[in-house]
Amino acid sequence: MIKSKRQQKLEQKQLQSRRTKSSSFATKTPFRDAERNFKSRLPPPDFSKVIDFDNLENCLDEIKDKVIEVELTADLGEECENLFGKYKDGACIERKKAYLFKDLPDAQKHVIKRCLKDFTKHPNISNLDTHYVLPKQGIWELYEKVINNILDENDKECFIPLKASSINKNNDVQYSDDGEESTLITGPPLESTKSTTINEEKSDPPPSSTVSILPPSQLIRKLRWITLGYQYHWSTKTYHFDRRFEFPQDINDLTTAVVKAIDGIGFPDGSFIHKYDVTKWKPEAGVVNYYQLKDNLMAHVDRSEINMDAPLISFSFGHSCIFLIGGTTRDTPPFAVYLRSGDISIMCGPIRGCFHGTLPSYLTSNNAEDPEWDIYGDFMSTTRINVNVRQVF
Ligand SMILES: O=C(O)CCC(=O)C(=O)O
Ligand SMILES: [Fe+2]
Repeated sequence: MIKSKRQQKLEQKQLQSRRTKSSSFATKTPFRDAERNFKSRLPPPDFSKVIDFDNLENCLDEIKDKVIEVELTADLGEECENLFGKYKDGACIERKKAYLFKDLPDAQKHVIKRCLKDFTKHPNISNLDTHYVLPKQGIWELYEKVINNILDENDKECFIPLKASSINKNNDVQYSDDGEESTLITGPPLESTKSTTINEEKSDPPPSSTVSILPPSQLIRKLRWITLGYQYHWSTKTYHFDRRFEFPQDINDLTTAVVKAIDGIGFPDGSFIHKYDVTKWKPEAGVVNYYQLKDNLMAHVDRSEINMDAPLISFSFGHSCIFLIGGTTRDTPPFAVYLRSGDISIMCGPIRGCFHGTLPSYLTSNNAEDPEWDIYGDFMSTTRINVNVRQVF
């Protein structure tokens, strides 16, 4: 049978489309399916199986059956009074379970302020540093001056120059400056990372020549992460062992209290008991993630640390998210959990090496009225902050 050119073209197109479909089927995993569900706009995501610690009694039985309530070994309020608040009658039970500084908004505000105002300053490195020459006072203080009308965005002081040089025209790094959602993808480290790359010189990523000059009020919304302690080299997924800044004492105290509180917790049948001697705990590196409403963090495992026995401790502030936590491959269907402001997630034991990621949850955060808090509250009304802390050695 002789086929017309048009027919041949159509058949080729159909074949191509079948090939694409089958190759995307090859990358289809239960983890990807879950990500797709929560990213979907039409049809809307199915939230029916999300574990909601604020509303556990109304969760499906199959969800409730997967959750074990554990008693913490220490009371966080007693361990770290300035951040978890003073011990109050009745509050003890709350803090001895998995629900932590929920009713202590001042403690949350303290950490949020630190993340926005202090940790965004040099020497800590942020995603913006790759592309912009950030001001000494830090991007947040400049933004505050604009919002408080101390500075006009046309003022010279508000001009944040680009780092891009003409040498680099064809060597763009991935950076979204189009106001759309951005995805930070972290994955397994390169092979034999631990032994070979400790002392290697690690070059900084080149600035992009396509990002635009932006006023502080827009640039602050592009802030995606900063690193604390040992700075992280994202492209090799290893630490800069020669670039280490002092780790903030308050975050150190917060995590130390958590490490103490979780020592000895585990499954009632004894099949897993978490043990980590608090005197060995050294918070050496941290990532502060700043998520705008549609941002997500794709499935990854954090395995850049030489010490994988120490827990990874992670705090959520502001907007809630869906946290997916699966197994050691993407083939394990993940659990989905709401993380709300004040929640602490801990990855320890067998979970430390598991795939996880975050997706927007479309739940709002609650912001108390407080004039001192205005600018922060406004920013946090579209933001989620995550502070995660690791021991490297
Ligand atoms: O945002 C979160 O809760 C998780 C962040 C995370 O997994 C990471 O930075 O490695
Ligand atoms: Fe992670």
